[in-house]
Amino acid sequence: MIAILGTGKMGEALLSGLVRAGLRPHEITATARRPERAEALRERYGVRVTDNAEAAKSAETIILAVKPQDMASLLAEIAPHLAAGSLIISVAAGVTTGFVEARLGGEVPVVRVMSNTPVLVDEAMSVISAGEHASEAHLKRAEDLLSPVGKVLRIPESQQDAATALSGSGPAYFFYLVEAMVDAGILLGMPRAAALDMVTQSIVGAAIMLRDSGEHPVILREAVTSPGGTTIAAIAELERHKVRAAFLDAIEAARDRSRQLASG
Ligand SMILES: NC(=O)C1=CN([C@@H]2O[C@H](COP(=O)(O)OP(=O)(O)OC[C@H]3O[C@@H](n4cnc5c(N)ncnc54)[C@H](O)[C@@H]3O)[C@@H](O)[C@H]2O)C=CC1
Ligand SMILES: O=C(O)[C@@H]1CCC=N1
Repeated sequence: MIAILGTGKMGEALLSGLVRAGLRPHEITATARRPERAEALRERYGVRVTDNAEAAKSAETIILAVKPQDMASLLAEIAPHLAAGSLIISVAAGVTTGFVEARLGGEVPVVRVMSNTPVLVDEAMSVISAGEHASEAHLKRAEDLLSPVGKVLRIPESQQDAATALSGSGPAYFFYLVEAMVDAGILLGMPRAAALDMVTQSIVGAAIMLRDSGEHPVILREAVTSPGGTTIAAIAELERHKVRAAFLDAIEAARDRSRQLASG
């Protein structure tokens, strides 16, 4: 039995991925704070939705998907109810395995995960790190759960906040870029729907080339950048506006925010 505690955007994305990967609804228990949310989850997925204590009691794997700010109270709520040997998987940004271990007591195995919303299309990037009491078998269990919904990479826990900034938040940066490029299309007089189509297909094509060609992004960009042509005119403006420096600062800020989150 797998329990997902706090089934909001990320919890539901993981729940839907587990169902697509072939887990039966009766093998999953979810929890939600609001009754109407619980009802929606029951209807959508046919899973059992109970309270946190009940879900924690009966699960071998417990996925914690509440906001970092709600983690301490959730851990206090479930600590007395954990079955011996249950694996705790936390997907919360910033929350360390040490934070979870200290609040659950005993030698509880904890795996920290940072995934992202492309879980919804089985293209997640999930990075995982073992806590003090998590064994190879526990890491493997986390990998088995996450690999049907995307790529999984093991990283040292010291890199989790950086990974949160890069791939956890990463999809948002691309959506933001698409918004900006569509606005540029509007500025040039393009109909909105056509602009969105052009930009979306360009980003999908570029992403697939990047993933499947094995080429470095610089080589792929240079292939688009004709001497004296249009692309270099655009790149010159991006450089003038220090867009690369903005990305460095932005992702560093996300990393710093991840570090702060567990303390509220
Ligand atoms: N949204 C994203 O792209 C990603 C989110 N995360 C992490 O996932 C976690 C959840 O984030 P979101 O899904 O975006 O937030 P959200 O607000 O959509 O989901 C959190 C859910 O937990 C519920 N909740 C809070 N306390 C609860 C409790 N005691 N018992 C049961 N349910 C409770 C809330 O009602 C809410 O539905 C966060 O820790 C975040 O850092 C990680 C990777 C990506
Ligand atoms: O914005 C956040 O805090 C969460 C963590 C990574 C993506 N979304």
